Amino acid sequence: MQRKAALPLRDAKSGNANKMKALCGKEALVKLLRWHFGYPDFRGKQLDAIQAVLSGRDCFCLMPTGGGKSMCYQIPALAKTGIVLVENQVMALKEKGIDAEFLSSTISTDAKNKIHDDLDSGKPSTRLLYVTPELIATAGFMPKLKKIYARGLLSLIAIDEAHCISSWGHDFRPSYRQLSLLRSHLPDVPILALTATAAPKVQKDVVQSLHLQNPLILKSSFNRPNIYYEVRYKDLLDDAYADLSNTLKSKGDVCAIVYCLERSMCDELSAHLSQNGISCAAYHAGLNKKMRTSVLDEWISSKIQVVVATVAFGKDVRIVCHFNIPKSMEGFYQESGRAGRDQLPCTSLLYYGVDDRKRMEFILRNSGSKKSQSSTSQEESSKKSMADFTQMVEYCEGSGCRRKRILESFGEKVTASLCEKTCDACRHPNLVARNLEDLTTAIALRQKGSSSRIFITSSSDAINGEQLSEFWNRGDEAIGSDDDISDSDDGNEVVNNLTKSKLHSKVGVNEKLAMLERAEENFYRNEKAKKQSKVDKNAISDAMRESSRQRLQNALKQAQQRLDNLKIELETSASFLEDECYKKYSKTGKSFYYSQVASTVRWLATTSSVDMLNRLGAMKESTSMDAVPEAEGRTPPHAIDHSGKEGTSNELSGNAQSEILPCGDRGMPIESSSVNTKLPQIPSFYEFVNSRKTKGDQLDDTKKNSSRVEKKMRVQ
Ligand SMILES: Nc1ncnc2c1ncn2[C@@H]1O[C@H](COP(=O)(O)OP(=O)(O)OP(=O)(O)O)[C@@H](O)[C@H]1O
Ligand SMILES: [Mg+2]
Repeated sequence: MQRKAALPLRDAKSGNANKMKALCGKEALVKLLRWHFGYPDFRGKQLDAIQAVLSGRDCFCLMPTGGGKSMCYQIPALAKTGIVLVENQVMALKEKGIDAEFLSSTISTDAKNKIHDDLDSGKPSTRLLYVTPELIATAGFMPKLKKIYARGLLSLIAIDEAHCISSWGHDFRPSYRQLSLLRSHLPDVPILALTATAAPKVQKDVVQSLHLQNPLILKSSFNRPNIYYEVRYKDLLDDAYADLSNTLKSKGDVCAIVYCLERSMCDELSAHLSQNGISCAAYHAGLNKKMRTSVLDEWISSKIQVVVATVAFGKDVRIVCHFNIPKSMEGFYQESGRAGRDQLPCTSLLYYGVDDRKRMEFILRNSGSKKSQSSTSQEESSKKSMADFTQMVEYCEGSGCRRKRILESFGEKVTASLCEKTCDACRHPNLVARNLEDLTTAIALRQKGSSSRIFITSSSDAINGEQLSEFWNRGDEAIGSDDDISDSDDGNEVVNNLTKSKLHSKVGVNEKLAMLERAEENFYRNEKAKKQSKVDKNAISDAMRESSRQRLQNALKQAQQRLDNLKIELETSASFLEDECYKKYSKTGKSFYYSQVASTVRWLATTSSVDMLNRLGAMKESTSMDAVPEAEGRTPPHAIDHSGKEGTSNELSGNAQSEILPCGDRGMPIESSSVNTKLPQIPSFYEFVNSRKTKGDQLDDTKKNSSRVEKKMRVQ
């Protein structure tokens, strides 16, 4: 790009007062803005900040995201000789032909030497020197800075993202603490502190930590009028992934960022969006440098439309989506503020899920346990992060104006009319109210389910003689690979609780079964929610099949011991049984497959050797078997009709096609090789419980409510 010759610089030091006045005058400064940046005029408090620092005064400048904070130090660097030292961005300036250099550990040695030579030259051409706070702290840098200062060549120190210096801020970086040395080493160089998010406490902390002297405090409203704020509720959506891809598609190929909590979620979500024809890529610390640069370049050149990131990310976008609830309002404001920095209309969309909330609470409760911190400060930081997060939860679970809630969290007084229906709560109050009502019901049901969660022992334990389903011993089941599931994963938690604790023996069997059934429904609901968050939603992975085979083999082993060492080949039988489940349910999805595996395991725990041999006997004939005429007259030991009702064949034969197992004279099974039997239909636990429950047990109210709300949620 053709380098622009700089405007003739006037040197304020040598000039007299009027010259100084002319230099700081609005006219001269607007001329610089137009000449170098092509903008017609200054925005908000930019001019006040520039004039303050040009007159040598410290300034604390609070401006919304995208407000134009960088201009507040770029113009001064052009208005007078000397170097402006900046903590923080360089490329954009170089493209404008402005001599900006970035000194940090990441640049090459000769680039570093080139900058140092220029700085040592006595007449440096560099106007803006970007450094990192870490560099300030290195031994070799401060003496260099003092030399430049001694020659009167240091005109301003600008600290961008100044909130990072405060441990009260959402983004505290200890390295920023070094910046408090600057004032003592460089006493009369004006300091400009800039931030987009600083709660009153943070502002005070920044002014004190940087030792600002009688600073000019400039506060613009945090309001971002061009951002439309919206919250959607994952617990009320059938498929949040599909919802997001439809939304992105409906907006046309606009540039978007989607923030996620975890890298794995970034990868999955980006894969899902790509499968739905949206050009997107994941961007997180798990990618190598080359990958990250190429994603960045492709995104900046709009070759890809959407980036799914875990961290704050580059240029102007039209939509910023938080697919997981952020941990603080400040972080949310910063990241959503990435949208529409060109002041044009844009959207901030947050997908709120109860699971995400629990996961974040779990993380924040345990994040304070950093070794380095003393127990009190651990306590304090964890309390503070929980308080910050509560604000975020209130933003999602509250029905009031989203914009008002954001601005008030930064201590800004706001009238509700300010929003002018540019948030979902103001534009669609009834819809938001209804969503919140359904969400409350859904949460209550889940809590009911979890508080009366059945704590059962392992399958071998009995309750009043009733063999309990082995179904719930899924804690040992690798549901998906380990790293997909964070420790606090709700679904796992449900199962682990279920398998770990004991059921109160005084509760009657029927109530227990009802509670088991509710817990199963909850588990499935959790399973379903988890399933939503898996890209290949229903696929049954080989790992999953292997673990099912293992599980069946264990169950076969236990059955063999129980049936005084029945002669069966464990391995082949396990694969055979697993294959049955897979063939039967691989299309319908993981949960049914699991349920069939569990039913088979249950069956193994209770079946007789006759049934076992019949069923396994089919293994040899499994391909050549065809339907076999029913054996007359024998009452089979165990007949189950398709509807899962139990009872002897007489009871059932009237109203349902029942499976009769053919038996020889002594009630022993006719040799399986001579008789082809169809496999007995094993009811799922749910059917099993239901078949018992239809004997006059009243379904529990919550069950009725839950199916009502479930139906309603499905309708939504
Ligand atoms: N006076 C102005 N007139 C028009 N556009 C401007 C003006 N000042 C800055 N901008 C543009 O506004 C956009 C945001 O500017 P800048 O990056 O400085 O914002 P910021 O306050 O640093 O935002 P953030 O808090 O997100 O870092 C940039 O594209 C910048 O070029
Ligand atoms: Mg900025």
